[in-house]
Amino acid sequence: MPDFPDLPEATIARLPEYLRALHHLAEAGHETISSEGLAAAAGVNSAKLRKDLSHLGSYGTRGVGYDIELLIEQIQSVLGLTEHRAVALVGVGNLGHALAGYAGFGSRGFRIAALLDADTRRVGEEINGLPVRHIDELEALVAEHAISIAVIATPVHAAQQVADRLVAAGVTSILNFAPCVLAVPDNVDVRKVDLAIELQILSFHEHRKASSANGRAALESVPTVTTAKVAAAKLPSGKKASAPSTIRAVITP
Ligand SMILES: NC(=O)c1ccc[n+]([C@@H]2O[C@H](COP(=O)([O-])OP(=O)(O)OC[C@H]3O[C@@H](n4cnc5c(N)ncnc54)[C@H](O)[C@@H]3O)[C@@H](O)[C@H]2O)c1
Repeated sequence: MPDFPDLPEATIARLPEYLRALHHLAEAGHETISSEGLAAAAGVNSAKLRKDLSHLGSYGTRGVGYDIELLIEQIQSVLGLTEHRAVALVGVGNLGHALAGYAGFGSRGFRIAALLDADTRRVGEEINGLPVRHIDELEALVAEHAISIAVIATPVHAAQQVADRLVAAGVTSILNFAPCVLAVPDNVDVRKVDLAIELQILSFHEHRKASSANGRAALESVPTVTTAKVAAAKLPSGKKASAPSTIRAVITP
């Protein structure tokens, strides 16, 4: 494998899905997996999966498939998950509490090393054994734990100012839960999580399903004309039946 493969963004986004599926397969006692099996477990198409893994120099063995442990190591290495990364969480309100209390980060390569909040009433509260510290300690904690990734779960009005402080302290990756766009220097990566946007996308799909169902219902209200009837409906002069009947006949299974 090249030292650091130049991967398309879409491939990077799918690697964690493959990793999760591979961990499940390993836990279930599997040692190898075909590309079709892994694609199905990760919920992607197998040609796409083979292409993605070929960027890592992983082609599997014909008739055997991919060695699961080896592939886990390769993906973890590319994603930089071979060491537990220290993460700071800023804003320990409703959402921050839930994130801080989530036990699943550890097994996925992350350790929450600092919990920070501006509200002095929250300072000192322990979540999973880690005390909430005042935001004024941000710079010291980032340096102490070599934190390069931070999560922002503050209200929108505080998010940019928190991001600026994080960046000045040396943080270079931010996961932003506040529903706003952050301005950051080019060397800083920001990913945004907005459940409302995800719901709006699902709303679009619901809207589309409803309108195609309405479309079908409207077509079904047109008197049924089968292909045979269309053929029979040819006018004696040889002219074809009217367009609506023809269309209906085409879509009738
Ligand atoms: N991405 C999503 O899907 C999603 C879902 C729910 C909420 N949110 C967003 O997440 C954020 C948090 O939501 P919540 O319901 O937990 O709010 P919350 O009010 O319960 O918590 C916000 C916390 O941030 C702290 N805070 C405020 N200013 C700060 C600052 N300058 N520095 C450090 N801490 C500061 C507050 O003291 C509070 O504890 C909001 O922006 C909300 O819109 C996003």
